[in-house]
Amino acid sequence: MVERANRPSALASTPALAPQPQVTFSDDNSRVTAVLPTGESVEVLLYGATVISWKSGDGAEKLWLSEAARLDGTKAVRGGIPLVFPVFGTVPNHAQTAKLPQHGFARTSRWEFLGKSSSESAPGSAAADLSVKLDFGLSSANLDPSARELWPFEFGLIYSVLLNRDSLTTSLVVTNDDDKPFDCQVLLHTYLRVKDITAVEITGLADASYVDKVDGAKTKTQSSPLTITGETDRVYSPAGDAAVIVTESGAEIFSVTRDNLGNVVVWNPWADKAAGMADFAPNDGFKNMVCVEPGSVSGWQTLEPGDAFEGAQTITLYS
Ligand SMILES: O=P(O)(O)OC[C@H]1O[C@@H](O)[C@H](O)[C@@H](O)[C@@H]1O
Repeated sequence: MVERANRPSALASTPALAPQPQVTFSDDNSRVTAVLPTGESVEVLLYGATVISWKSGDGAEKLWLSEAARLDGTKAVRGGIPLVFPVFGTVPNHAQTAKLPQHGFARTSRWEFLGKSSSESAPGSAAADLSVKLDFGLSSANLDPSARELWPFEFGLIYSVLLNRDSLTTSLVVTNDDDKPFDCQVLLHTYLRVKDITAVEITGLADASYVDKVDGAKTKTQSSPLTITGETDRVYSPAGDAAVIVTESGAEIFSVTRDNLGNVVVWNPWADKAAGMADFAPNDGFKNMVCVEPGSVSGWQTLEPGDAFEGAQTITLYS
């Protein structure tokens, strides 16, 4: 019998494998966090499937979150990326959604975490190529009965949050699981963090028509890059799907691209409105944020039984 120890060992002659770079991940039943090996991270609250943090590899936060935001599930989160569904604002003359609270119930419902997938299993993947996708679900079956009463349709929502080294993509799929059609609107209410709102310019909306909600809902046309110098609340309907670029002090900081979402809302409450919101802190926090919100809100998506609607945004960072 040949002694095992005397055999040439295949293992001994194989060079040690370099450890595979890994995505770090945690799920504490109220929020899900994922960190790429290069340091980029995303944090999603199950309440509203609200993205509450997105950091670049150097640890810099890219989203604005109010210091007074409630994260305990008692109020929609002020900051991050709340999800607006099935109504944008309130639409009292639209019978199906008239009873719903402002911006609907998706942002105030507890979502289910469906799972994660990452590119780390691909053979030979380098740390720099890694990405992670987190999936969340909400359906009429797990909706709070009070919300169900206000909008009595069978539906399914899948929300996916994809973190790459230099971008964040969030996409929503709505399905009609009912035997009758329903109307809906969706919006990704993204609070982008800036250093100084007075140094911000937003391009990519040139010639777009918009409804100016702070000027009697008049319809206007954007003639030059948008600067924010006071309360701003506009619903843009750009003709094409050009990226919206946010620059600060002349440097591009964010590019926001849309997939199948025809509107962009730009919102900044400015001093007085911010002071009037109990969950907006600090009071001068409006200087450090601008909401650029891709959505489908100027009309209705009417979904027939079995139909689905999908829309997405990708926010890319400039290095
Ligand atoms: O205070 P809420 O419900 O989060 O809404 C914030 C803002 O959301 C924006 O999308 C709307 O255009 C604004 O009119 C609204 O004020």
